[in-house]
Amino acid sequence: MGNIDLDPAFIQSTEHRPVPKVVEVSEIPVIDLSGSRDESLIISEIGKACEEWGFFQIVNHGVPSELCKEVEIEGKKFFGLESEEKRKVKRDEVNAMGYHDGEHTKNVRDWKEVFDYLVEDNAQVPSSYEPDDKDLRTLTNQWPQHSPQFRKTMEEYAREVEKLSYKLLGWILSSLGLAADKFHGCFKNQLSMVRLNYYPPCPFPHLALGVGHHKDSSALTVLAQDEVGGLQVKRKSDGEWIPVRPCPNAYIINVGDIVQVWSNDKYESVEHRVVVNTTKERFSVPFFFFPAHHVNVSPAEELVSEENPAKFKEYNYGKFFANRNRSDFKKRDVENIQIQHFRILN
Ligand SMILES: O=C(O)CCC(=O)C(=O)O
Ligand SMILES: [Fe+2]
Repeated sequence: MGNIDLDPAFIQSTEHRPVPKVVEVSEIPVIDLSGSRDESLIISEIGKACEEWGFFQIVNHGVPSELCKEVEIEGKKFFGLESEEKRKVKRDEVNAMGYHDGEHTKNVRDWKEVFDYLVEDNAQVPSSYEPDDKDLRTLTNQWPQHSPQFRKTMEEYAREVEKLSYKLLGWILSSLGLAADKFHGCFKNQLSMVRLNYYPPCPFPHLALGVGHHKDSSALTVLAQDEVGGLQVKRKSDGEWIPVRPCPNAYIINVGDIVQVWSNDKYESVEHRVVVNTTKERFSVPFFFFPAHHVNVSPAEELVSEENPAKFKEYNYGKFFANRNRSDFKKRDVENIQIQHFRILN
């Protein structure tokens, strides 16, 4: 990365290039989770934010700020290692965990490096995306050897953010009138993972993106970002790209595809992307709350009726995951799998 000529694999099609534009300022809601606040108020604020934006920020979330800082320090130290050292934990088509610098979103290469690890090591996933192939394989974490602190910090962080995710999911489900623990069991043997994202400065921010426009396939995502900024959310009301302002010690939460399906379309998994800049590197840490591979996702029966029929057919999460991973390593000629492909046209 950083060559004078830009590898065409990074170039976004004209319609997806970021254009500087003045849009009316509006911001995703910030919700205070302090224990002293009335829980029903928190639930109604979350419900409103999920409906209007599909995104919100949270403060006073309970994850220790020193731990978040340590993740940033250890993460940046890792990305600062020689390329040869990072490649020792390189992810490949067999093991999807570890370091990667060639990720594609919607078949265009992203201007970033990543390190992925599972919250529950040795998770099982389908060996292939083919519906009839019942074989499973095991995904295993790979840990760099440069510092024992790296693994310790990352494992501790995953446990904290997982706890927070269960709480958030419970509140989201309560806001839909569902039991808070309705889908708790789906996360036993979960495929949840933490991703460390490193976006180097980019000489071509008008042509390339840190992450191309996409929706997360998770139930929800809990994202930490540093002070640089770059995340943009597609505003539901008019489709404009709105920057998400960095807010100290806050998390950005977004509704993922699975909550969209469970909610029978009441809450939407909203498109977002990351723009890069010519001078500053950026670091961000999403936690993707993914269920176990055997979970079949369909609208909650309580939200389906004759007047409001199911908007999606059931799909298997493991096969969806396996299918998505096909496009991580190479440019494919077809669009990768989306929940839209399971939509029932009423
Ligand atoms: O870096 C960010 O702010 C967001 C990254 C993201 O959307 C993703 O990894 O799915
Ligand atoms: Fe995302």
